Amino acid sequence: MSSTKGQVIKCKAAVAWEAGKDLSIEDIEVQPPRAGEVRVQVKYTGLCHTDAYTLSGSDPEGAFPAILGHEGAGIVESVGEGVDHVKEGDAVILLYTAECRECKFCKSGKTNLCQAVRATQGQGTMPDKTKRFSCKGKELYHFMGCSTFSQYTVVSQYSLVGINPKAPLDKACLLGCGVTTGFGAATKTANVEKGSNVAVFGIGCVGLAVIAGSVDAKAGRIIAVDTNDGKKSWADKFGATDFVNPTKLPEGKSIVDHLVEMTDGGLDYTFDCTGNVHVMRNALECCHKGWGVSTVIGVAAAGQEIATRPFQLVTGRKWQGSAFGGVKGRSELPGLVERYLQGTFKVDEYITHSTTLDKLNEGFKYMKSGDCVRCEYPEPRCAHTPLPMPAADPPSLPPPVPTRRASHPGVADMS
Ligand SMILES: NC(=O)C1=CN([C@@H]2O[C@H](COP(=O)(O)OP(=O)(O)OC[C@H]3O[C@@H](n4cnc5c(N)ncnc54)[C@H](OP(=O)(O)O)[C@@H]3O)[C@@H](O)[C@H]2O)C=CC1
Ligand SMILES: N[C@@H](CCC(=O)N[C@@H](CSC=O)C(=O)NCC(=O)O)C(=O)O
Ligand SMILES: [Zn+2]
Ligand SMILES: [Zn+2]
Repeated sequence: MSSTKGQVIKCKAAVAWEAGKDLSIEDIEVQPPRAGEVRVQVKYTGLCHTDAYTLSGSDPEGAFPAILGHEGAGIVESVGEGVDHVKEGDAVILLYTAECRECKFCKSGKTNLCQAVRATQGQGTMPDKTKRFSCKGKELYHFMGCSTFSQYTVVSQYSLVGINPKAPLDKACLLGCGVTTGFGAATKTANVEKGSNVAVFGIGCVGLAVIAGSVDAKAGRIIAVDTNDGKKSWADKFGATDFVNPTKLPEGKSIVDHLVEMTDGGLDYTFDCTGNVHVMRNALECCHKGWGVSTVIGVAAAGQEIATRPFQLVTGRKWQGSAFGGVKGRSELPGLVERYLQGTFKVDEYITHSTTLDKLNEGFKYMKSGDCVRCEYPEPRCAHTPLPMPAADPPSLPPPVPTRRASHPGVADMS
């Protein structure tokens, strides 16, 4: 039994007190897990564009004050009553797309969008509608069922998956969102076929993972589209065959016309990885008449809407979306971890920057300013920031855990 089991744990967390403001490093209290819940010591977290989106105030589900972060890996500290698929000491990845295996959605065989905890997750609470975090006497909202910007978090038993303990958690955490999302969008949601032509709009972590998935599916041509020429070398490294900067086309030529010309009538598969609704439209309209499929992955701000002429759909193009790459976390992530350990699935390659918990705000600044793409090693995932943090300080005062630092750039060390 862990020395902290059943006790309130005091630890450090990056608190988002209000939208549009920097995160604040605070001492917080984390309640023990209740029935069906698990308390996890977060070892590493990535910083995803979606965290910045919610922090900006654009997320209709954004609730403050909150602990953001949803791309984390750690070790189970304790489990609540009735939890039987993970135990204390297990290595886990947190899942913002839960998998209960019992709800209508899980049983449908048609979607990964488990609804067991989704409603309360969107309200920033645990499934019983209460919260487990507090700071300075105020309760803090949970985020995406994960809240990884804390040294300890509490999640539903459906919102985490045990993985091979041999997997380095500083890499495995990326499977909690960006890498899995892009890879799954290509290989599962779109089911890219051998020899098909693919265009990927937005070459960040998600877009690179779409390229990786398309390579895995043995696509023919993989065209990377990004407004930043610095992303070309990244696209090349991941297996893109072409790079197009839509801001540098001959005058009067649209990106849609250009891509349609390049591919003798249009793409078989396209992906939006920007969150820009105009890009989403272009991604649909450059699809091949009769069969092209465009997959929306990017998250657009509240109030934004997509538009096209219905004729685009009437003439056989399909528009669809993908959440977490269509991947069922508990069933499928362990397999991706094994592939990573066997060397047939890229993860390390996405990681370029690191930071510490107390400098987490810098990661957000990289994302917004684009500073990272001007670095010597352009950064596709500026915000994947390993954050070395001070050790947790449980009330029973066990010996302090030494502070440690991520051994490589790109993921936040939370321990
Ligand atoms: N559906 C899902 O399950 C998930 C969705 N997401 C969403 O996916 C999107 C991508 O995430 P992530 O990879 O982390 O984001 P990044 O910001 O790292 O990548 C987006 C890329 O798109 C580029 N870009 C911006 N505008 C354009 C444009 N008009 N045309 C082409 N490229 C453009 C950016 O360039 P520059 O560097 O110059 O800004 C950047 O390289 C986000 O909206 C995120 O919220 C993320 C995870 C899961
Ligand atoms: N709260 C947001 C939802 C934004 C969104 O679409 N989230 C993605 C994951 S983004 C990860 O980085 C997703 O999986 N959505 C499915 C879901 O069930 O939330 C909003 O309302 O805009
Ligand atoms: Zn994410
Ligand atoms: Zn379910």
